[in-house]
Amino acid sequence: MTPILPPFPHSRLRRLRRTPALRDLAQENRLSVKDLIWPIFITDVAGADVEVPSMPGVFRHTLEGAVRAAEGAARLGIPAICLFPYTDPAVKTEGCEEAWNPENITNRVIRAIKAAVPEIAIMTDIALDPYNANGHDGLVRDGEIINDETVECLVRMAIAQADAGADILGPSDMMDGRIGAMRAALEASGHRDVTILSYAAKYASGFYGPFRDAVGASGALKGDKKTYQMNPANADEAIRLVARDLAEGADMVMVKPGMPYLDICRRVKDQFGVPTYAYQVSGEYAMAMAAVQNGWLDHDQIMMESLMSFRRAGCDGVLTYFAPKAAKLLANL
Ligand SMILES: NCc1[nH]cc(CCC(=O)O)c1CC(=O)O
Repeated sequence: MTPILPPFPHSRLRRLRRTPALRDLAQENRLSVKDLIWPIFITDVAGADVEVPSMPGVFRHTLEGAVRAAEGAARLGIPAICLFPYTDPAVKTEGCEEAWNPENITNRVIRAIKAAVPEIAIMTDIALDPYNANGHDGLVRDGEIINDETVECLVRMAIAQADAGADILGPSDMMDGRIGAMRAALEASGHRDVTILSYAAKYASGFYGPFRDAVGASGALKGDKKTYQMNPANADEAIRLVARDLAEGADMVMVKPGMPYLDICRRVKDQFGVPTYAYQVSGEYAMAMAAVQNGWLDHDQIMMESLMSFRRAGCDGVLTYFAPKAAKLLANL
């Protein structure tokens, strides 16, 4: 695009910024409540809903609390909720068997929300870390995260979640070949319409710390995730990963974290034109809230500005812990 710009004073770019009405007319991107996916933490460990210390305003919900959260989200018009389990350390094993237990907390919450709030889409997380004694997303043998056997576990997990009624499966593990394996298993088990939102370009990021506290994986994790998550220095590799996951049967793709990777969002959207999402992760939320609590930044303004940045970068939507607060603001509640 080549802008046609007559010389000053014929061109005065401030004309279109003069009044709110003119600014509205000239606005290029919009944020709607329909662009939001709300990640929530669930647990059957504690009795009451407890706040995550590094994420002010974010709670670990009991099953009943999760149903109430889903009802609230649906009332606000939020189209989807995404479940992340905090599991009792006692059920974590090296083999991660709890991950595909039909009665695990995720699968019970899926069924409870489906019964109470059928209109909200339920997204899940597919990775072994909440169930793994060593905190990794995959099975560990001799200090290595083993790919192919992990994929078999992930497929079991995916089918258990689809059986429970999940609408959107979110593989966040970064193993090779998992999307194709899941898609084949979903087709074979009659789950033809279950969608996959692949965490296609997921970076080995320092911004996940508060999340690992929230799901109780920090204490367990030995080492880092650099042999499966991406090097933050890479961008072409993100394009290869997105191409690969789409070719294997992903319906939608995600870039994660969000704000430090807006360049990747833009490239993915331009190159593939598929439904593209960003995850504004726990560390981004914690960082914003810490500054707000210090009185250094304005909560509502930075929340809306950061969410708009994803739309401007080409994202169709964003997973954000701000979802209910942003939804209320968008509805002027
Ligand atoms: N499967 C792990 C997973 N799924 C979502 C997040 C991070 C989300 C966030 O930080 O908000 C992580 C953390 C990690 O990879 O260690």
